[in-house]
Amino acid sequence: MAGRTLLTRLDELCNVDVDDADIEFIKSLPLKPYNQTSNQAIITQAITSTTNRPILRDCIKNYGSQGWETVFERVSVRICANNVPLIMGRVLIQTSPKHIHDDMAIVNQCRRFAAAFEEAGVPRDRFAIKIPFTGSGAVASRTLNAEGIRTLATAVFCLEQAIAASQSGCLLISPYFNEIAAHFDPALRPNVVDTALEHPMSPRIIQMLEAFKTFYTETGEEQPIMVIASHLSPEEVLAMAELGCQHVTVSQDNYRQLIASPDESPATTRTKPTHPYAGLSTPERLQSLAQKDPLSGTEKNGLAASLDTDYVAQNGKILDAAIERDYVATKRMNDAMKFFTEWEEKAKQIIEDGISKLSLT
Ligand SMILES: O=C(CO)[C@@H](O)[C@H](O)[C@H](O)[C@H](O)COP(=O)(O)O
Repeated sequence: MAGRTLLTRLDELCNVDVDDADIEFIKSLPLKPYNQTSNQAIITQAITSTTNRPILRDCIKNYGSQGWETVFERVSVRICANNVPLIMGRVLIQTSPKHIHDDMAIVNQCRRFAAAFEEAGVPRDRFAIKIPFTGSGAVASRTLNAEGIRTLATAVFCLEQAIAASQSGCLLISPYFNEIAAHFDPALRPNVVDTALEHPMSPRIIQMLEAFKTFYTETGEEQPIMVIASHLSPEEVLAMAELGCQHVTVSQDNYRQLIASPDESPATTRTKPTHPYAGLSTPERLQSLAQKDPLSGTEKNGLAASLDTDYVAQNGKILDAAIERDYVATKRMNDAMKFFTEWEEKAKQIIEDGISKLSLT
């Protein structure tokens, strides 16, 4: 069929989210994304765009006296609130990497985000908050989801984090398919031909999906919806559908490549799942991945996670210990938090410069 692109194909297989907050980019897309995800890097880039300059100026004027963090929170909410009419589901913003080991600081920041969304006229079913998933992140998520502020478990690298996301009632979950460092260092990019079968993160994704399927079947309770992030190519994005994910979040760069690539494969024989787990079954050719963990070194059996352990217990200590035992999860979490801290520092500088200029006028 003329005009079919890889994005057309992806849209037939998965709910497609946008991992960007740039309103002009979202408006330019040939489809209406489902959710809009973001993080400190995405928001800081958005606040420096010409379109959002008036929002930044306004927030500095109204909240500058309360310090840069209040301005950053308010500006993030305003930028995402403007995207609500352009998407079908929820806009998402992320809590500060500073708070990852302080559950009450996470809860308080989320409550401030929720109040700001309410003021901006965004109802609770049109936003969610992304929480880096440490033990404290899981404890905070349990409190927040119980009070109706829905959360997404982000920076997820191991099965124990996924089990804890289910146990704390998260609405969504974002495992990173690649580590952040791989975006900057080509040597860290997996060199595979068959992404779904050979990528070293695929087994962990299959194990997370199967855990959610088991929980859903046994309890009938909704499980966190997979919104995998951090892909290095359109092929990786498309592989999420084969792994069995109902959603995927796609960066600007991957959207551009999906749109520019004609779909030359035979027509799709599947449709997107109407429920994330009810009809889920791992394709036969991927079933062996449930028993493998190429990311785990000799120091840890990567298949040691237990569906019966309460990882949120002891104020999140059980989950933190599981992450610490897993070299890959620990390194990737640390790298991700360093990356978000650097972007948050950039935002702080921009906002503090704006506050100083305003006090001079
Ligand atoms: O976790 C989510 C979506 O929920 C993403 O926003 C996630 O933070 C990003 O995809 C990763 O940090 C990677 O960012 P990038 O290097 O692909 O821009």
